[in-house]
Amino acid sequence: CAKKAKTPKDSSNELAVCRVLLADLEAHQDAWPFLSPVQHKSVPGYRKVIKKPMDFSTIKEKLTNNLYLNLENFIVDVNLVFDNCQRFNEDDSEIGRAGHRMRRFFDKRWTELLQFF
Ligand SMILES: CO[C@H](O)CCc1ccc(O)cc1
Repeated sequence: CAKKAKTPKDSSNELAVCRVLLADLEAHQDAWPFLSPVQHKSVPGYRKVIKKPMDFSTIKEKLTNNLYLNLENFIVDVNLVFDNCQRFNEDDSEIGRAGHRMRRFFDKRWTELLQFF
């Protein structure tokens, strides 16, 4: 019997959602530690401790260069930003608190948007 052709998953609107989510993250008042790559040369130990640095400008670059195939790949990189932050910063620190607030904000936003898929 004929194999059912798999309908190609339309990821184009998923990528549009990624752009909206990223814009929301960048506009957040607590985004400042995450907007650009950590200057690891001026942060002792950073390169040793954090194996996969990630930040919002790098995510934007990857989005622009079509390096995310879907929303899931994008969410993995956003979570990497927050996981790196938790690993390197005390919870009870300016940047540590900003990271927790940003993660809570992101989790709320993408689950709100998920209902449209
Ligand atoms: C997202 O920010 C990074 O976790 C680096 C945090 C940091 C940078 C310089 C310092 O003196 C302390 C922490």
